[in-house]
Amino acid sequence: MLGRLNHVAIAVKDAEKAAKIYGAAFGAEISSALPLPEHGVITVFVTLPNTKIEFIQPLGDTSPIAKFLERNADGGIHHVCYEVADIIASRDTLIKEGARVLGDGQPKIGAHGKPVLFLHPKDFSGALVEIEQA
Ligand SMILES: CC[C@H](C(=O)O)C(=O)SCCNC(=O)CCNC(=O)[C@H](O)C(C)(C)COP(=O)(O)OP(=O)(O)OC[C@H]1O[C@@H](n2cnc3c(N)ncnc32)[C@H](O)[C@@H]1OP(=O)(O)O
Ligand SMILES: [Co+2]
Repeated sequence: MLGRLNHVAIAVKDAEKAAKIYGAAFGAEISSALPLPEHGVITVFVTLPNTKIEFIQPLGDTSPIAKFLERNADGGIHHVCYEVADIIASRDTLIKEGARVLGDGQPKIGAHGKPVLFLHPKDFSGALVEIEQA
């Protein structure tokens, strides 16, 4: 089921500022900021040869990352995102295996214009997992 590691997300207070540090320190390629109101975040991507770093900052009053940032004021690794060939089949298998799919279980369109779902961190060794349709 698991495909490529699509991205590793780091939650921060200011995504553009955090990405600029990578640009300056590593000469990394940085995307423009992309507000995703339906997800309650602004994203800025740093492109690596084999994956991406996704800096996410809260957007709006009900951002799902607000409490994470209260707990981790300087920021922190927030989730990993794996690509899957068929997100519905993957979801149904994961549920059968006892994993909790967050939200209403219906994929939403993520930052790459592809359907995504999230799996509860408590079911995956304390790490929040996102799956994205390849
Ligand atoms: C889709 C657009 C974009 C993309 O890639 O395309 C994105 O990735 S957007 C990313 C932002 N969206 C999400 O993260 C959606 C899924 N996340 C959630 O629904 C929440 O963040 C949730 C439910 C995982 C946690 O919400 P919250 O922190 O408000 O809940 P609790 O405080 O009750 O936490 C419960 C429990 O989980 C632990 N926790 C929370 N966040 C994380 C995390 N990122 N990694 C690991 N563990 C996490 C938290 O510490 C609590 O543990 P406990 O032992 O009970 O204290
Ligand atoms: Co993500």
